[in-house]
Amino acid sequence: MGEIEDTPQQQQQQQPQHSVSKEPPALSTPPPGQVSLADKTAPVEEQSARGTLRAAAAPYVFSRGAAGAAPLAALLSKLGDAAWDEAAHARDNVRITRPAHDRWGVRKAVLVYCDDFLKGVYGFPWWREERWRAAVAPVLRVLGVPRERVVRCLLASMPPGCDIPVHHDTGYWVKHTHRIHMAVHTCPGKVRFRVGPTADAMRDVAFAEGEVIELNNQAKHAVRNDWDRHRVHLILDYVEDHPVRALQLPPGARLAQTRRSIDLLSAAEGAAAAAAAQGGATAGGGATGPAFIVIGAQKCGTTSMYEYLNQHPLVLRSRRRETHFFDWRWQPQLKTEAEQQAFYLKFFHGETLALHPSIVTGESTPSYLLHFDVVIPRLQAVAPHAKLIVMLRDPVKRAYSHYQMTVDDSGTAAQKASRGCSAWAGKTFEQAVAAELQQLSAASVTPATTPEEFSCAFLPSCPMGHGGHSMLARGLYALQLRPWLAACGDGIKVRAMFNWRPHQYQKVAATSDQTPPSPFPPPAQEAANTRSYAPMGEAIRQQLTDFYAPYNAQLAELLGRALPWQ
Ligand SMILES: Nc1ncnc2c1ncn2[C@@H]1O[C@H](COP(=O)(O)OS(=O)(=O)O)[C@@H](OP(=O)(O)O)[C@H]1O
Repeated sequence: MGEIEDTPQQQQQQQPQHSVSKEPPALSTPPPGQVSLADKTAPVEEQSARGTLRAAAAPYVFSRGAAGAAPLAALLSKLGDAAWDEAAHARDNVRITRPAHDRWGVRKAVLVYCDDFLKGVYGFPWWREERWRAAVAPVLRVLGVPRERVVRCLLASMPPGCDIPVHHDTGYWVKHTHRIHMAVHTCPGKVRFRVGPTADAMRDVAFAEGEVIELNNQAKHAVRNDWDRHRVHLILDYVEDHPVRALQLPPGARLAQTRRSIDLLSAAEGAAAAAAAQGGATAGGGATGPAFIVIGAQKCGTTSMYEYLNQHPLVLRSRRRETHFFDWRWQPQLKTEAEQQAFYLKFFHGETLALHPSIVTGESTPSYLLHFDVVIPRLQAVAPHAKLIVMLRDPVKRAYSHYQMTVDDSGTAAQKASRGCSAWAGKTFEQAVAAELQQLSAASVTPATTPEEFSCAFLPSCPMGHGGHSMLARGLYALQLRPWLAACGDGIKVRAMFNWRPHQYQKVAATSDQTPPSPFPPPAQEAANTRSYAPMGEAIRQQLTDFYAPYNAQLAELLGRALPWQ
């Protein structure tokens, strides 16, 4: 039910804001009209603060016409308590959990429900029954909406004394749906439904029984039932032209739910059992494998990318951020791909993922990009469906950041070892650069070098197992990207890091079928894994800029676009 979609945390913070006045509240009657989805792109309060709220959006509730409550009232009366009985739903319909409903004692009878990201629209068995079809049909007629566009439909019975605090609905679905209420049993004046742009500016709205009312559920609203009977509303959401994947649930079907996802448990249970039998894996790199892998480049914001993606409600973090499975944790003693895969999938929460196929996972190992020669064939064999994400940054800045990481003396011995802290100890940046220029020259690495030559002449000298090497080589992006692009084509997404905003990360990930369908601005947007250090000297900056110039030109050609750092 839309009016109680907020998180428990939000609800705790919200205090009921009803006055104790004995005067009956002045009721405003919803004018005829309908809510434009253009007025639902963001919470109304936010639109108002930004000055983008259209005057026509007020008063946030409109009458779509009268359908009459009699058919639904008659059906509910016939069913009596069975309409709301959870056991009856579990047996004859489908039982669904709505944590806020349950906490407040709001009873519900669900006919259609979708997950928060509109990935699946579940038609409940009662939705297909003639008696329910007939009872809901007048409402759909008034709306002029076919059944196929309904993504949520339920009856909510609010007990006397129930108080739903001020909130607006949240989730991807909200901005893509029209929210309809029709009172079946109510008592204007005793049931107070308040709506407004902010908590302080809400007005009491009259919901007459049988009147089909559209609510902009991005506006603030609150309900209190001071009547001595249950208030019963039909609550329905429909899409205009958003594609929906309809799934018909059989009676007694069981759902696996998280706050933002819904999956069919019986199907998921089979996958979970298979995953458990294989030690957390599903054959063929299926649902429990990573949907995305950030493969590099080191020091290019890969940690931020991983963290932002993990904030998406449909992403579950891996057990370890940098698995390093495809470079130095590869298990040569395991002879089959299935065995390697089973080992790899232990880095992820396989059984949880199998139970919730809507949820995806991923990892971030920034050294994969560099070690393309060993990593590509392994990755293609074990995780062929993963979307690969490459972050790039001005290679001059990347090199300096890399150097600063290795000379940073903070952290545990193990952390220092994995950063490669001994690599350039005692050397200035200039000396470390000079040493690697010599190493590259000895390996005959030039702008004309091919990836194959690079992998034969240079990469074998790079120790896997720590990050303290290839300070300049890791910035030869085109050399590393070419084999990845040749092997993975569209499966790879390259993002240059330059003045990007964190929410753009989500757009990158959203290109995969498996990853979440919509950009989801991560709540925490600060950069991860940052370090403060003195600016680079001008002479070495110029030297490195000149060194990278021909390699950058190759990268721009490869990507078909100008580089943001040039
Ligand atoms: N959002 C955002 N905007 C700008 N810069 C950012 C952002 N997120 C991470 N960073 C910078 O990226 C550097 C860390 O990169 P990685 O996380 O890939 O490093 S690592 O390879 O995992 O060690 C590190 O660079 P330095 O601070 O120069 O070392 C971070 O500051």
